Amino acid sequence: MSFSDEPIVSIRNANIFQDHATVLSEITFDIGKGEFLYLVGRTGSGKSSLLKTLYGDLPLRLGDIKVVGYDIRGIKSSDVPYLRRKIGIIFQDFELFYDRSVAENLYFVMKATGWKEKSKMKSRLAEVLMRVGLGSVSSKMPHQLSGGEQQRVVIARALINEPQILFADEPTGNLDPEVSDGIMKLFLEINKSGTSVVMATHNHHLLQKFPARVIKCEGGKIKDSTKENFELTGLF
Ligand SMILES: Nc1ncnc2c1ncn2[C@@H]1O[C@H](COP(=O)(O)OP(=O)(O)OP(=O)(O)O)[C@@H](O)[C@H]1O
Repeated sequence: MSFSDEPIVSIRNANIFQDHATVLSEITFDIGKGEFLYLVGRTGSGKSSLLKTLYGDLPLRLGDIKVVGYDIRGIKSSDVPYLRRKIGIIFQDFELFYDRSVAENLYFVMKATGWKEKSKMKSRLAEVLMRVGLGSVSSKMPHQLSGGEQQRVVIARALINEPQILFADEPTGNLDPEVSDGIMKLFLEINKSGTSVVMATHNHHLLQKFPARVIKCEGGKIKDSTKENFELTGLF
């Protein structure tokens, strides 16, 4: 696959903090348009902190990060919603509203991101549910769906505004292997159509079955599988 010259994420000498502790220091790498990337490393190595910094949930104090054209260092809190409209975020624990139907969950995000016309919202709802392989679930409550189906709803929600990049933090963490494979294939399909995907995972099996670029967080630094001296052993 060829990527355009302009990266969708560029990270230069960035330090990632939690409170006053440095979690990752002096990290530098790019993510190309349409690229698929795994983020791996042991528990506490900084994967979530890095993702949170990329989507504007943790402040960046040192170094430079650009995500879909936004400078993350010093980004105004009033600009964060605009950044979030260009990206999609997916967590392990589904974070759906369990007292609202699937449609209401998705409409909630549409309204919050400026959608107004009922007919357009309705057709977008059908479109994204179809996209994630869910047909007639819009009137169901989340608890009426399996874990894999709920995760598909979350992915549909992340796709509503046609994001340029998806950040997924352990999206298969709570799912059994077969269902995980299905979710992974969905991410690959979405990626094939041009959306970049960054997936933090502990799932070694996925890396072996669906190989892609790997960024490993270790000892406060990152290692990149596209660079030299990268070992695929001891990743987790
Ligand atoms: N909200 C927080 N406040 C303070 N420190 C935190 C917070 N969240 C995480 N940390 C610390 O930051 C470091 C990196 O944690 P992080 O959650 O980024 O790791 P991770 O690689 O995503 O781990 P896991 O695989 O368990 O999700 C750890 O030392 C952790 O204890």
